[in-house]
Amino acid sequence: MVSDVDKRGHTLLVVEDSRSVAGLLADRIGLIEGVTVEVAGTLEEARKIVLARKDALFLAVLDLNLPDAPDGEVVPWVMSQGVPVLVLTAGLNDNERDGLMDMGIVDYVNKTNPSEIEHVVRTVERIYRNRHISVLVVDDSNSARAYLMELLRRYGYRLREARDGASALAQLEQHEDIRLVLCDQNMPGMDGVALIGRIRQRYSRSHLCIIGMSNYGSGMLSARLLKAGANDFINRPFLEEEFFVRVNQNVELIELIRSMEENANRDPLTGLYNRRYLADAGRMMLEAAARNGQGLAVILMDLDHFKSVNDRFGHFGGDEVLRKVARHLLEITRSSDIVARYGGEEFCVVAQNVDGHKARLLAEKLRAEIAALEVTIKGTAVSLSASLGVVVRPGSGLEDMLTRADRLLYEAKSSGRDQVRMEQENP
Ligand SMILES: Nc1nc2c(ncn2[C@@H]2O[C@H](COP(=O)(O)OP(=O)(O)OP(=O)(O)O)[C@@H](O)[C@H]2O)c(=O)[nH]1
Repeated sequence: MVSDVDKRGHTLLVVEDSRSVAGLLADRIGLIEGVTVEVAGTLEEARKIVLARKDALFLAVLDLNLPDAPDGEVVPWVMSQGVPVLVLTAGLNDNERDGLMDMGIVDYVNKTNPSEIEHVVRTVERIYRNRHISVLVVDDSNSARAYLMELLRRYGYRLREARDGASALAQLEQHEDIRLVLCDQNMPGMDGVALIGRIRQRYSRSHLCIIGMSNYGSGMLSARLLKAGANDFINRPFLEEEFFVRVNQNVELIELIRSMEENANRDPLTGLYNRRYLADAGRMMLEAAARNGQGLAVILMDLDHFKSVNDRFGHFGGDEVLRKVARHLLEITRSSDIVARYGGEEFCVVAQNVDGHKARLLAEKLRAEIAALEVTIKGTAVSLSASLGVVVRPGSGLEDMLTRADRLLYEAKSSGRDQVRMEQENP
C-alpha cells in the first residue's frame, strides 16, 4: 500500500532565549554528522527562519517562555508550518503536559536538568537517523493504522502499511529497509501470532524487530506474541510517551546489533571487508555463480616493496597509503564485487559474472591504476606498484581458489613484480 517517504531537510531550529542553554544545545547537536543548527531567541526571529527555510527544517526545539511569546505561543505556530516540535520547559504540571502531548509534539524535556539536555541530543539524533528506517504498520483497522502512522511520522520514520498478514509479508519482501513491524493481534485471516511466526521464519532478530499490539490484551496474549517471535508488546490504549520509548528502544537495539555485525566484518584500518567476511560472502557468491552458470574471478593483489614505504614514511605513513589504496579499489570495482583486505598489504577482489578474459582485463586495470595512483605523504610522492594472481576455475571452492591465486601472486613477485599472473582456464 502507500509508501510514505519523508523528505525532510538537515537543519534543526533551536528557539531559546537563554543564551547558555541555546549555546549548549547548538554545540552538542552541531556535532551530529550532517545536521546544521539555526538559533533564534524570540518568536519573531523563529518566524523569519521558519518562513525562509521551512523545507530545510526536520525538527524544532522550542522554549515555552520567550520574551515575545510567554505562554508557549511558538509551539502551535511552528507546528502549523508542518515542522515537528520538541518542547523545552522549566517544569510542567499534568494538565500542561497533557495539553502539549494532545497538540502532537514529539516530546517535552525539562531544560533545568542537565541529563535531560542529553536526552534532547539523543532524541534529535534518533529523529535525524529515522529517515533511513522504515516501519511497517499492520492493522486491519484504518483508524488504528492512521493513528500509529501519525505517531511514527512525528519521529521522522519512513512508513509502510498493510491491512492483513498476506500484504504485510508482501511488503517485507518488497522493501528491504523495513526494520520494525508493528503488528496488531486481532486481524481476520492471519492473526498477529500467526503473522509473527511467518515473519520469523524468514527474518531474524538481527534483521528486524517486531512489536505485537492488542486492545486490552492479557498477560497470556503478550506471552504468546513474544514466544512467536515478537521483541516487545504494547497494550492498547497506551500512553504516547511509552509508545515512543518502546519503539525507539527497539530500533536502537537493532541498529546496535547491525553495527556490531558490520564491525565484525570490517577491517578497522581501511574499512574494507575483512578475511572473515570474504570467506562467508565469497563462498555464497561462488555457490550462486555455480547455480546460475556464471563465471567468478578471485584476484589477490599485494603491494610491492611495501616495507620500504614504511621504512621511508613510518608506519602511520604506510597506513595512510593502505587507506588510499583501499578507497581507490572501491572506486574502480563494481558495487557487486567483494573488495577485502586479505592481510597486511594484501587485498582481494572477488568479481562476479566475469569470464577469464574479463578477469584478466580487470586485474590489468587494477595493476595499472595502482601504478598510476598519486599518493603524497608529508609532501613527498610515493610511487606504488602491485603484483596480482588471478583464478577463475572454481576448483574445490573458495579456499582452493585463494590458495591458487596466492601461488600465482608469488610467481608474479618472483618474475619482477608490477604484473598479473593468471591461471590457464582449461589446463
Ligand atoms: N603501515 C602498515 N604496514 C603494514 C601493515 N601490515 C603490514 N605492513 C607492512 O607491510 C610490509 C610487508 O613487507 P614484506 O612482506 O617484506 O613485503 P614487501 O616489502 O611488500 O615486499 P614484496 O611483497 O616482496 O614486494 C611489512 O613492512 C609490514 O610491516 C599495516 O597495517 N600498516
